[in-house]
Amino acid sequence: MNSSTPRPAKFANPDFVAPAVHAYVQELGYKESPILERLRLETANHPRARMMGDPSEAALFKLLISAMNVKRIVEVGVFTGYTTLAMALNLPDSGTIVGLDVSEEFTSVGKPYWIEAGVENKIDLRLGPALESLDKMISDGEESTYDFAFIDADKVNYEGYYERLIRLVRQNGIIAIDNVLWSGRVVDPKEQGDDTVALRQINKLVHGDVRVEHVMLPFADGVTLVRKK
Ligand SMILES: C[S@@+](CC[C@H](N)C(=O)[O-])C[C@H]1O[C@@H](n2cnc3c(N)ncnc32)[C@H](O)[C@@H]1O
Repeated sequence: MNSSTPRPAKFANPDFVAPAVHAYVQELGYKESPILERLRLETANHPRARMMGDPSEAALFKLLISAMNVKRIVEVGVFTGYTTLAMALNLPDSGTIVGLDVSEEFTSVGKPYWIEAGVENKIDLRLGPALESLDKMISDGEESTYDFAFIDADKVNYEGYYERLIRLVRQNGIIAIDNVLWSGRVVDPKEQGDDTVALRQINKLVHGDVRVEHVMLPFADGVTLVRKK
């Protein structure tokens, strides 16, 4: 697809955005490089395709990474590595993204694209439960050494990820939290599933957290940006 061809509206329209507005944002809201587009299209055929992040949030992170001169990133939840690749593309050569996931199968989809883009040396993929990997990073003395973190794995552990990342991210670093609106289920009292309850809990925790400044963005599936004071 060349840059003048409208991008197909491939992302589920969240209930809180009018369909025409969603299509408009998909068309004009950001640019996607050809390699990211190819990885997205391959991921679209994956049985768990819905787990991939919205390209608009990947575009937001890319922009922040360049604007903030980010060098060290932690991503909790890699899947097929779309957001990983997007962020790695804007890291300087000396930059690192530690990607945490439990699945060799999911993450192996992205690896050929990381290699083709020449960013594989910047991506430090660690397979295993992310809580354990984050604890190891803390015990290895990495507190306050990361500039940017993205939480996008199992929702029931979001609070555990957040508390560990508050320690790992430096002052004025950013923690981005995905799916905070959960297709609007967070405001539906009938929705009492574990994931929904966990997301309501992290949203309240962040809102009351004096250690941070935050803003919840009602785009994609809801993304909260948290700045460590
Ligand atoms: C929503 S997907 C990540 C999507 C990715 N950030 C993107 O935007 O394309 C969630 C990922 O979290 C991983 N995951 C689930 N539980 C985990 C755990 N306890 N530790 C580490 N990764 C986990 C899954 O294997 C899955 O790949």
